[in-house]
Amino acid sequence: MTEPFLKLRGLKKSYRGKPALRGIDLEVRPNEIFGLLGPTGAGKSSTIQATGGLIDLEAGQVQLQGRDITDLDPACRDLSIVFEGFNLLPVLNVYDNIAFALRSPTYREEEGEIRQRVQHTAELLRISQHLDRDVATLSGGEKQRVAIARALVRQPAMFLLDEPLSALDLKLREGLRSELRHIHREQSSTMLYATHDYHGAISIADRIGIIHDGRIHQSGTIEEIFARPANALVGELIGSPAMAFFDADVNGGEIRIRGCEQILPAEGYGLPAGVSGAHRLGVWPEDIAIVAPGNAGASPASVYAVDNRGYECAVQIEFGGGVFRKVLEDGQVMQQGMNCAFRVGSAAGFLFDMKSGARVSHQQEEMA
Ligand SMILES: Nc1ncnc2c1ncn2[C@@H]1O[C@H](COP(=O)(O)OP(=O)(O)OP(=O)(O)O)[C@@H](O)[C@H]1O
Repeated sequence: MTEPFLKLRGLKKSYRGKPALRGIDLEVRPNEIFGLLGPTGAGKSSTIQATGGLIDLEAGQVQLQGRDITDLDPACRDLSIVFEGFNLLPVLNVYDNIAFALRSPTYREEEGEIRQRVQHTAELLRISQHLDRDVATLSGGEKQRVAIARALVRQPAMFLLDEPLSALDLKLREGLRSELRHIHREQSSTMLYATHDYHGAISIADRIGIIHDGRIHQSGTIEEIFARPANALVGELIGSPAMAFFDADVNGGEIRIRGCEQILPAEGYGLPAGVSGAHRLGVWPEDIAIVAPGNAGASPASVYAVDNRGYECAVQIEFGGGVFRKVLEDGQVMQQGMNCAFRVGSAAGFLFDMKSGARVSHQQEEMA
């Protein structure tokens, strides 16, 4: 097992007595892009800032390449940070903004070397034609390229990116995301990439950490997380649409979904002996089939809303026990208000504890 490039252990931070980081544990491997995915207020920026040394921690340790850097000055950490708000210097033109990091007391380089590195980085980010422009005259997308160039030019040990693309429109975001991946491949750099954008995270990251309320709930490849979500919250935060949840009762080898006619065999759920009673059943929408009303073994439902996105169509399905969202299969057409039925794939889904949300199913294989 390779040693982690960045290791965060038990990071704790409160602002005015309110905990923002409650013990962040995270490992980023060498040369990977690690996506830190979580909703607003989850603690993404605080994690990035703690790693970069921009905030004081109450507890925990930051290790970079096996070295404890927790108390090291930010300028000595060999990390580059890209923020959402660009952080460009308005009085300098594009060239000098990019060169700025190389002229600091810590990284003072020869002007010839600076020119070569600025020009190479500008080419990588396709901003060579803007080098003599005032940054105030640039568009948002161009500004973000300059901000990324400024971080890249230093060739640090690692990049920390805090929502670097969220101020851009969809097309620019997609373009810059693939350029970041290209740069990452070319320079074999290690990146910690914080975002609230699920699609953005899975399209750029090699592995993902799900953060919520100051804790990392699960880390792994997106496939690993889908295959075994650690808890119900993870199911709520990933997927498109996210996991569908049902109130379910486990009894005598059967799982009964409240408000549904379908009964699922508990076999295949890997439940420890003695598990019974009320649980949350979480099912990825891809494992739920929408069928015609009256279909044998399916539960009656109706189409509450239709969201036609052109390339796909998502529907919100309402039934006696609640609602869930799902992208329709190719060729399937549904209208708002229509009656339908649905069937959960047998042995598809996960059972979660009602109170803690922890996954109680699929335990046996993990103990084996
Ligand atoms: N300087 C601060 N003063 C007071 N509270 C803060 C400060 N910085 C962050 N917080 C609070 O700490 C919690 C975590 O904030 P943080 O910015 O790390 O989350 P985030 O996941 O990056 O959110 P966002 O996606 O909205 O930027 C939030 O509740 C936030 O309001």
